[in-house]
Amino acid sequence: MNTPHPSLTDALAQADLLYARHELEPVIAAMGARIDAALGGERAVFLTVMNGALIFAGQLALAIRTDLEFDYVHATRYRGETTGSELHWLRAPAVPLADRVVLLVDDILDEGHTLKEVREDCYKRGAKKVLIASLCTKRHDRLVDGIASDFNGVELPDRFVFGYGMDYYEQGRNLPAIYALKDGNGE
Ligand SMILES: O=P(O)(O)OC[C@H]1O[C@H](OP(=O)(O)OP(=O)(O)O)[C@H](O)[C@@H]1O
Ligand SMILES: Nc1nc2[nH]cnc2c(=O)[nH]1
Repeated sequence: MNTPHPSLTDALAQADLLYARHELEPVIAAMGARIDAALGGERAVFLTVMNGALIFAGQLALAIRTDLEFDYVHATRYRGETTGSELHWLRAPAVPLADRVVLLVDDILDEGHTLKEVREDCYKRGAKKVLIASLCTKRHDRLVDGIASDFNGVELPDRFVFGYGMDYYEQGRNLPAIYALKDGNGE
């Protein structure tokens, strides 16, 4: 039997709204223009890190004018919890990455383990360049060495966030805003 989830309604009642959809959309549109400039016309592999990046990836792809080849990976470190552990790979890239520019697209750069490992995997598959686009980055000093976003939307406080693709115990991914639990909740 499934363990009951903590209530999303209770979480929302105790959370702060950080960014609404109308504030995120122009940020994503501007990121698309910066990515076009960086690609310089090269057709990149647009590699979405499922599940959290789903909503951001759809909006970002529509903001990029350069043609893209879509693929996705499914890698999860949090597995519906509020703290991360080791990365579990559920789906590797299917498109051959040898000699390709890869644009890795994820919702959040938190401690950086996920994007670091996925980027390493892309290089092992022969990618010539891997660029990282994240909707948000958390401000703290726990970021692993050697990882940063090339394109980032917004910076967030060091609190557990959900909405806009990000889950609260696998709930709330389709909320059209980013919310943060109050300090001390969800730990
Ligand atoms: O920088 P890190 O500390 O590694 O955390 C960031 C990762 O955590 C989330 O994924 P999660 O493992 O929750 O899976 P999900 O995408 O299915 O929500 C998010 O989508 C990032 O991929
Ligand atoms: N939903 C969610 N996923 C994450 N993955 C890494 N950090 C977070 C976070 O604060 N919220």
